Amino acid sequence: MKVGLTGGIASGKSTVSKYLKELGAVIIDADKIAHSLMEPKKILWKRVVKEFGKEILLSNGTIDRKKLGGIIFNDSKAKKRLDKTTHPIIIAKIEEEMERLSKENDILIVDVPLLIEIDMIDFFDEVWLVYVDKDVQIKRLMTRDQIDYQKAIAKINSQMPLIKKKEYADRIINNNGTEEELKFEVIRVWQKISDIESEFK
Ligand SMILES: CC(C)(COP(=O)(O)OP(=O)(O)OC[C@H]1O[C@@H](n2cnc3c(N)ncnc32)[C@H](O)[C@@H]1O)[C@@H](O)C(=O)NCCC(=O)NCCS
Ligand SMILES: Nc1ncnc2c1ncn2[C@@H]1O[C@H](COP(=O)(O)OP(=O)(O)OP(=O)(O)O)[C@@H](O)[C@H]1O
Repeated sequence: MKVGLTGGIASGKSTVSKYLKELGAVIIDADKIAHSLMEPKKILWKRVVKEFGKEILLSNGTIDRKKLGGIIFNDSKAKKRLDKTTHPIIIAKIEEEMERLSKENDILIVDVPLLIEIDMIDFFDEVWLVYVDKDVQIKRLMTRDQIDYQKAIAKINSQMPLIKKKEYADRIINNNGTEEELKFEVIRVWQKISDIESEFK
């Protein structure tokens, strides 16, 4: 079974992935794929530098993520340029990883923050949405990234509203509560799909 795990920024995808990993799940992390492809001289590094110029590089040649984030989260045209430059390659890499890992794993979890925005729904048997209310999302994002309200809102508003993502989800993991409650919810869902999977074996 291929599960697409998504949500909004700071909704709790990585925390859910952490709990799933503790339960033995195999996870593909789109953010990690994007990060590695954007290392110096890698394919996305070359494309992004070509698109945005060397001024988005730090002195050590790595991409200044803070600066690039500052550009795209405040300018939707720049975000479209970055997405056009990066998403086809990221999607191809995710597909490659899914192909490789689905051979030896009955259940595969793919954590894709922009799963719905980049139209990957049909890649999966189920789409799981990690949902939080907007005020909770803002608070957690501000705390985690140590940014102010304006910056947090800009990042959140650059994505499809979480409430709208609910329409596309097969399962909704509500993360408005404590991490403990989230952990129990993850265990419950994992148990459910493991039972489904073993029925079809
Ligand atoms: C904009 C960048 C430089 C910010 O880097 P930073 O280290 O601050 O954040 P990080 O990469 O860990 O992403 C954190 C979260 O930001 C959100 N986010 C990332 N990229 C985007 C984007 N293009 N549009 C909207 N939200 C995004 C996601 O919720 C992600 O989980 C970086 O996110 C990036 O290179 N994004 C382009 C690649 C991409 O689209 N990744 C998402 C793949 S689904
Ligand atoms: N139920 C919870 N209670 C309190 N804090 C939480 C809860 N769930 C997650 N957090 C915290 O909120 C922040 C965002 O969670 P996390 O990083 O898992 O979100 P994410 O969806 O992976 O974010 P991103 O889109 O940036 O990758 C983290 O600091 C995390 O520790």
